Amino acid sequence: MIQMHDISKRFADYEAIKAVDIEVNEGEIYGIIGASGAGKSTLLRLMNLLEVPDCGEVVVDGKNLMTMKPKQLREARKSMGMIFQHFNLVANLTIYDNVEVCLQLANYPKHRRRERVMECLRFVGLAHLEKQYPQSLSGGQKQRVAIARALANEPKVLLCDEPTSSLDPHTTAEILAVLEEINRTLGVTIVIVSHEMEVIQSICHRVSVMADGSVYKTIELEPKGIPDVDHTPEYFIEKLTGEVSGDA
Ligand SMILES: Nc1ncnc2c1ncn2[C@@H]1O[C@H](COP(=O)(O)OP(=O)(O)OP(=O)(O)O)[C@@H](O)[C@H]1O
Repeated sequence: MIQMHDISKRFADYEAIKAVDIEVNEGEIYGIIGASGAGKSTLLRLMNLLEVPDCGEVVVDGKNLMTMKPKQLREARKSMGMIFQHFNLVANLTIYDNVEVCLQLANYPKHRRRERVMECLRFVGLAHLEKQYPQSLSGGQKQRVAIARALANEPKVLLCDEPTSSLDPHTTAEILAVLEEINRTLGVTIVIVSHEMEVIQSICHRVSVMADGSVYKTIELEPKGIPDVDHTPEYFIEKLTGEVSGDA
C-alpha cells in the first residue's frame, strides 16, 4: 500500500531521515517506534508528502506521489487520513463543522455531506455532540472527532502521529479500540507512530524500530490485544495505598 524507497530528508544541516526503505502492506496496522528525535514523525509526514523528501520515491496505492502535479497530489491525499497527538481541531467550529470542512475541501457532493458527517460521527460514537465546540470535549472525545474527520473522505490509509500520547491509559485503550475497528471493519491500512510500547504491542502487526533517522529493524508482531484498563476510584486508591478499597 505504501512503498518508500531510498527516502532522505534534511532540515538545514541536520539529516533527519537517512535513505530509508519501508513497505506498508495493504490492510495491516504498522507501527513506528523509537527514541525521541529518531525521525518517526518526519517519516510519517513523508508518507503523504506533508514533508517533501530530498530524494527517493513514495508510492501509495500504486501511484508515485513524487511525480504528481499539485492537483493530482491533492486527489491522492484524499485517500490518506491523518490524526495527531494534539487533535488539531478548529476551535471556533462545531464538531459537525470540523468534520464537514474536509468534505468541502474535497468537493464532496453538497447534498450528501450531512449524511456522511453524521455517519462518521456515529462511527466514533459522538453523533449526539454535533453542535458542541471542541473546548467542551474531553481529550478522548476530541481524538474521536479527529478520527471522524480523517475518515470522512473514505481513506484507504490512516496515518496516526502519537494518537494516544496526550491521553490517560483508559482513554488510550478506547482510542486503540476505535483504530482497531477501523482496520478490521473498513479495511483501512493504519500506520501508527508512538513511543509507547504497549500501544504498539496491542494492535500492530509489524513495527519498524527507528534510530538516528534510519530504520534499525522491522519486526513481525502478534498483536497482544487492547488491555482492559481499570479506571475506577477503587483502583487508584489501591495503587496509591496498597489497600483494597472498603478495607479501611
Ligand atoms: N521542521 C523541522 N525543522 C527542523 N528540524 C526538524 C523539523 N522537523 C523535525 N526536525 C528534527 O528532525 C529530527 C527528527 O524529528 P521527529 O519529530 O521526526 O522525531 P521523533 O522521532 O518523532 O521524535 P518525538 O518522539 O520526540 O516526536 C529531530 O531532531 C527534530 O528536531
